[in-house]
Amino acid sequence: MNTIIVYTSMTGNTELIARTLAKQLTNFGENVEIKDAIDTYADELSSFERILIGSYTWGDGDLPDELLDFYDELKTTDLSSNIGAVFGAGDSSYQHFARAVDLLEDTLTQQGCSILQKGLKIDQSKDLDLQEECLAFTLKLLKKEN
Ligand SMILES: Cc1cc2nc3c(=O)[nH]c(=O)nc-3n(C[C@H](O)[C@H](O)[C@H](O)COP(=O)(O)O)c2cc1C
Repeated sequence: MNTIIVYTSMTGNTELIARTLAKQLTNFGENVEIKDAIDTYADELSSFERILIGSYTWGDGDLPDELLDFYDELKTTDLSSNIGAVFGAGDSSYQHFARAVDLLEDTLTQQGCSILQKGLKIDQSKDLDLQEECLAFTLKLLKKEN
């Protein structure tokens, strides 16, 4: 199945999640294209069956400014032929932990995308094993979990 991973990342944490997911999916034989949201038009998504969108959370539970063009396009894109999921880095010391993940998930749902699983939120304030967190997410995407 063809997958596109579109992410936005300021300090590299969400990019690392994106790259880890891409590597894991590729290791399972999936075709994966990975792109920064700033270089992506939402109408590119229609050529991919599976879409994964990643963003960190900014401000007071907000989407980052550099995602807004892509996000606006997303809100007018028909995603009823797509399956997908969302991921992102955040910090649970903020009131709205990784809220960008929820905002994006809601938008994908509104645009008709079938959400494969609950979004992956990586908490920067915790000492998590990124590979493990991502692998659990990847296995669920591929329906390989036990
Ligand atoms: C000004 C500012 C506001 C932030 N607001 C939030 C927030 O509301 N919720 C949250 O979970 N994290 C928030 N964060 C934390 C970032 O989302 C976190 O550091 C994340 O790992 C950055 O991801 P990136 O490395 O992909 O850019 C904020 C960080 C900064 C500097």
